[in-house]
Amino acid sequence: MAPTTIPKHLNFITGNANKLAEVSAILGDSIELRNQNLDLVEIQGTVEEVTIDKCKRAALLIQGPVLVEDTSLCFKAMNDLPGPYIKWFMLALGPQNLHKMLDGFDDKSTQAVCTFAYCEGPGEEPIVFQGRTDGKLVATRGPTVFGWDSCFEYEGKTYAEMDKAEKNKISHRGKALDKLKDWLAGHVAAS
Ligand SMILES: O=c1nc[nH]c2c1ncn2[C@H]1C[C@H](O)[C@@H](COP(=O)(O)OP(=O)(O)OP(=O)(O)O)O1
Ligand SMILES: [Mg+2]
Repeated sequence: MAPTTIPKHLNFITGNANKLAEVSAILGDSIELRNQNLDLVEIQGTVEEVTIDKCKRAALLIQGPVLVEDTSLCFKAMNDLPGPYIKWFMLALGPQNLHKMLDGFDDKSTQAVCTFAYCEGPGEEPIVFQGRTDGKLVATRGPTVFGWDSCFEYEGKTYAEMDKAEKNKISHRGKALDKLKDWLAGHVAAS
């Protein structure tokens, strides 16, 4: 069920400073953004299951409204793995070696998926906002500042080769936040 009260601010629970910077830039002054860094257990499952579970855990810990986000990188040749487990592959391989995961495959098609979940508090059902961007996995090009940005190519450029505004316009995160912004706008108007 949709929440009945309008969120005056969003409490974005993340330990990832790069995510926070992008979310802050994309939301701009549409709503006040706050941040808390909680070490949340991430279960196994689909990206939606992982994000919803993360959201419920965060709401329980905070005892209030929370926004969380989980990012997946899905290789078509691997039937969408690593998906939500990309973090562990990134940690193990680094941006220099990530592309080697698809060395044995001709199809380098890769989808970046960003899934936000907002929940009003403990016991409330999270609402999900998802964005997907299609690209391909390539050998690292550009600065290795943020995760697999240098390994994900979209229309000839890796995310790392784009400036921030350019990435945010077409990114999985930008698309997911467009839906969140629409929801916030509709929500305010309807109240
Ligand atoms: O736009 C992105 N461009 C490049 N890399 C990215 C992006 N977005 C997330 N990433 C990386 C971070 C982590 O290695 C994995 C997602 O894992 P994920 O659990 O969602 O992130 P996290 O644990 O760093 O932060 P959080 O505290 O919000 O869970 O992909
Ligand atoms: Mg995480």
